[in-house]
Amino acid sequence: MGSTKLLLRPNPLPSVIFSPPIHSLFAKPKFTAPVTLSTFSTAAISAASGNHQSSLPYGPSLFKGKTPPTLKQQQDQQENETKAFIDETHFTRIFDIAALRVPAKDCYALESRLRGHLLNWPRVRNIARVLGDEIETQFVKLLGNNNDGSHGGNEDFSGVVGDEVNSVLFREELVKSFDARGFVKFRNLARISRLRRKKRKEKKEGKEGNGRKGELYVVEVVEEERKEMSGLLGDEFRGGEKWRGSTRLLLLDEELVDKNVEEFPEAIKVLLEQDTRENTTPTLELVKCRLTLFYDYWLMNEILEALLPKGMIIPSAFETVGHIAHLNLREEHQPFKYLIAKVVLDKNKPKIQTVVNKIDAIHNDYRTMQLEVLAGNNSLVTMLVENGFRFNVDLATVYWNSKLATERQRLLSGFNFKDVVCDVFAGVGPICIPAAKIVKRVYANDLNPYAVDYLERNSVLNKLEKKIEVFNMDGRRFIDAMFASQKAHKITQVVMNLPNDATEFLDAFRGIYRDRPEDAKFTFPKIHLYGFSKARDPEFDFHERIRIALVEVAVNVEMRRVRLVAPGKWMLCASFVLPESVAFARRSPNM
Ligand SMILES: C[S@@+](CC[C@H](N)C(=O)[O-])C[C@H]1O[C@@H](n2cnc3c(N)ncnc32)[C@H](O)[C@@H]1O
Repeated sequence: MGSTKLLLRPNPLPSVIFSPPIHSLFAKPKFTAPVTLSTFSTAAISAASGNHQSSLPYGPSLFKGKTPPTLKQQQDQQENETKAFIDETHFTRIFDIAALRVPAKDCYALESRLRGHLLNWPRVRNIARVLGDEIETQFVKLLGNNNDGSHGGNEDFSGVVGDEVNSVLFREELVKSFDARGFVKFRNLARISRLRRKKRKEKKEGKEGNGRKGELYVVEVVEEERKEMSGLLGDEFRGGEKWRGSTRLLLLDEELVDKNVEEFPEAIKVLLEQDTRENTTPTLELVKCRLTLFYDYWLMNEILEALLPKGMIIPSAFETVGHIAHLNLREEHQPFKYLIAKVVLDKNKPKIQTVVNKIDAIHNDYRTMQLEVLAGNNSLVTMLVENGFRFNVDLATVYWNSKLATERQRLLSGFNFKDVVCDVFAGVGPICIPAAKIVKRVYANDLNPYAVDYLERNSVLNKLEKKIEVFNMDGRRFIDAMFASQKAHKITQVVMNLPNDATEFLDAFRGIYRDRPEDAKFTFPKIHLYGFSKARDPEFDFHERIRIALVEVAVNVEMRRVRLVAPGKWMLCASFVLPESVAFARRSPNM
């Protein structure tokens, strides 16, 4: 892992710059100077400083917004450092936005009224809460001013001096209305205000990450500016007291941040005018906010797009087997494999705990994959649920393919309670265990001793061990042994799921009943054989191979395409009843 030297920074090319100074709505903009990531080239910076941001589509993007100033310094220092992890702070983006502060009780009604003019960014609620927006009704009275403009000074309250409230008492009252998650009163203020031991330890070790683990974004009020509104609505506007009570912020369309109120959509202007007309103390207020999006906000593909070189295909899909994400990375991804895996892990926790990549095509007999662990814990032993059945698997030693779940369902739907099933290549039991729930009896076999071990465990795990008899032998010997025994006349279904080679095992059925007395009872089982074909007519090709293997001219075969496993390569399932002539055939001397 350590050999890969990578500068784990977001892709510098289409780079970051913040919008022009907010000159109209907000009197004293704090973030007027463009801030760029230090990794950006000079050319990229100058390109970005023009209309670059405006060319990006509406909504959040890692190529928009600005990075926190402190981060820029850190980046400068770390310019030539290489790291083997992703620095989450590099994905923090700050956006200046405008918001309308509204009474809490009206926020939902106003949200639907102004919906088209609100921020409407994915995963960001249009209604935001900030510290101090919740004020208890009784406290509003103490503040001496409420919605109807009346003064409600409370002489009994010792902190009130006339209409004013002592600032210490104000803070105390305020703090009581918050807790870490919501806005209920603190039960035990002292306990909550103390740093948790784990947090304290992290702080001591200086590894707070972006300091907001698990948080997608935060909204803060930066500045309140009412002059602009007076320009629009007359000098008398908001000359009086500020409205008191619980409030919420309605985040406005990002396009409105640098606009004069006069340029605002009619719907907002009408609302503001109406508010001024109807209330002595206006209840709506325009404020400037800072919306900070953290690493946890961005989706997997957004992070990867920013990290990987421009034009590279973003690996967005992976298979899951229990807690394991299984990537199939292309050659071009190899230098970035740890990065990609880390992002996959981060973005799919806690369900995914391990990220692996297939090193090589499957070559061995047991059909196990050579996997390398790229991120997370090293355990390849996992538990998964398929169609209501539980399976323990160890991807290091046994075969498993979740993509076949639907096919297995289809196959099982053809079985009934009278059936006796032989699963020649059973693996850890994804076919034979659910089959055991439906049919009379199951004989399950696999050559791989580890698979057989898990098969037995899984039978017990699903409480079906009494209906399954497990064998550990070569498939051909297993077929021989089954049909030579007394079990033979009861077997109605045979499953052969070893697509690469199963056809070559068909000769094992030739002459299985040749030594039986003529008056014996015979059942000719239905065989479900899986195979691959790259031919232009895969059905014809597979049919021909079956015919050759059985040495039989005409076989009535139901053929199905299961899935395309690679471009031009089909997995097929052929189902046919074992022909009588094959079962009674004389065996060739070399068998
Ligand atoms: C493609 S996997 C299918 C397993 C299972 N049916 C499933 O759907 O997950 C094929 C299985 O056949 C087993 N196998 C390979 N060669 C075999 C042989 N000669 N005799 C018996 N089993 C064999 C492998 O160990 C593997 O578990």
